[in-house]
Amino acid sequence: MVKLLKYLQGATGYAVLAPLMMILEVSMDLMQPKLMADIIDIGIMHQNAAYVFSTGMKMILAALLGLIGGAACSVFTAIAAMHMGEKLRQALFDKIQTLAFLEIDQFKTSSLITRLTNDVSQVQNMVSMVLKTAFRAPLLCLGGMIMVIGLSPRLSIVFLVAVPVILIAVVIILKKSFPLFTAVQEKIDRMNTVMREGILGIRVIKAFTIEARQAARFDEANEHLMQAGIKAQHMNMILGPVVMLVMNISIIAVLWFGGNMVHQSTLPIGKIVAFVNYLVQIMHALIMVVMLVLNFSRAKASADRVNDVLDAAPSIQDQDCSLAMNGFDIEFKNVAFQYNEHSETVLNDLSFRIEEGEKIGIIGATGSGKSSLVSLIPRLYEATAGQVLVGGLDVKKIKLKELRENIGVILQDSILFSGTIEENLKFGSYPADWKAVEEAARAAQAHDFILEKENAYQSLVEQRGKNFSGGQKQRISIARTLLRKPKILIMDDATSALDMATEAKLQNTLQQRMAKSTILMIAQRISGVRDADKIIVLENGKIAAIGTHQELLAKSEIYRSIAVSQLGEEMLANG
Ligand SMILES: Nc1ncnc2c1ncn2[C@@H]1O[C@H](COP(=O)(O)OP(=O)(O)OP(=O)(O)O)[C@@H](O)[C@H]1O
Repeated sequence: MVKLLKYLQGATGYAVLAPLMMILEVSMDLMQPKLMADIIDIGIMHQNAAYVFSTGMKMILAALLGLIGGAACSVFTAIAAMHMGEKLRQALFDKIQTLAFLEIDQFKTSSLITRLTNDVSQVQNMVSMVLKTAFRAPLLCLGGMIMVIGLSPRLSIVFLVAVPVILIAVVIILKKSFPLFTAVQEKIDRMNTVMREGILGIRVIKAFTIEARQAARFDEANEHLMQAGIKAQHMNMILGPVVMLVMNISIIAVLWFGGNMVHQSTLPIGKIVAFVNYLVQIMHALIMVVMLVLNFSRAKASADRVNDVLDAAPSIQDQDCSLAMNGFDIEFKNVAFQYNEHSETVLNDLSFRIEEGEKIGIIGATGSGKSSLVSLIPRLYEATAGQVLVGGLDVKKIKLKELRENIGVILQDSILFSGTIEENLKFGSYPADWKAVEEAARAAQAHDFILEKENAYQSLVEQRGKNFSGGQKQRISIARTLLRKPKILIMDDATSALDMATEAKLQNTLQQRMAKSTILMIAQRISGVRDADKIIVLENGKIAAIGTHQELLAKSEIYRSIAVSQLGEEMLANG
């Protein structure tokens, strides 16, 4: 929690003013029982109406000042807490942007969303509570104690028993509640995962008519969250009655012993009334401390989860000796790769070379490691063993920004962002001039279909581009990458949703526009790679063969069988 306080920066003035205003409120609250005692013992006992009136006015003034202090404290607290929430969310979001795919895989997207929203809110609520009560409660306790000792040191012995009992209960409950609150946050993660899948995958769910099964899955996650929440709240439920019980026993003790003292005329009656008032104030302050502690326990669970992300060192980042790029040929030297220590080896001892400007096709069965292989070039993931070199330099030594700026990657999933088509095209090349945008769209075979849309380039793209067909999304993604004029272009099955004629046109324009660029094209269809200078055939994470289309037909059994299954013996024979 303490580590997160730095996000109060910019609102520290409010964070300081809030407790000061609280001190004003507490001082006024503490004056009330004493004034009340004076009214009883001096005003009423001696039938002095003027004294009752003037002290009553003092009580009203004290109440008004207390009200002003309390209201100002609430306003300043809200400003400080909101400010902190905003800064913390921003810092967390910025941090997530720096994480490598590996950390994103480890944290899981839905958990990152919970951390950005719910966990930040918990921390924000805690700060708000601390500013409002962390000073109020101890001040009330301390001030109350001083006042009661002043009233009657003998009666104050009651507190020697009551306070330790409450403190012991707080410590026990705190120890038990912390793991329960961590469990609640984990259940929220789980519910978010199911909710995201249920909402993002709604089309598949409806097509398979499995709404009921999905609803049951959500119900289960929701139920688990509720159970965890109730379990954690049980602690709250126990603590309140414990404090109330101790308070009521204490009041009885005060009335019992105090009554005797009044009887023996060693204590005026007004002081007993004031004593009970202070006792109630002190017990309420203790309940406040207890609530604070319980909330702290919950907020600590959230703060730890937020700190986990903020402290995560991105596994992929620039090194001090990062170098400028030197060329755009690519070499893999005995590269092996696995996603994490628990996963299987996905790529095994890969060695090959691609000259600058060459067009390379990559083909292989699904799951053979094609996407994994290309993801190592822009360092989306890091090779577990061996070296990936670009321009003769190990990619680990090249400035990350420069490396990625020169490599255009079109991933299998075409992700578009909400906004206009033009904004999507300019996404990675802002600001780009209009001519360049149109040229890229033409090259990607997207210009014509964009013009057919009602507002052409200004047509709105909905969330994740759901108002576009798969092929249209792919072409916008391709245009977006072409606009950046990358020196190395990686297309991961990026034309899979295009018809053969459009794919052929795209291949032609790519040949012309990207003549000098190194291109790696992953394809499921032979038609997508047959004109490549070299084709790499992958099998179970290993290179099965490398060569041109004709060479592979002659020497690679796997390649030939893929070609035959797609093109047929006859077409192959006719070239
Ligand atoms: N993020 C990940 N974490 C762990 N394992 C992964 C991850 N992504 C892929 N894998 C595993 O790595 C292996 C290779 O996957 P990869 O996506 O590279 O294959 P591919 O040849 O591109 O397949 P496809 O043609 O179906 O896209 C698969 O066994 C897959 O289960």
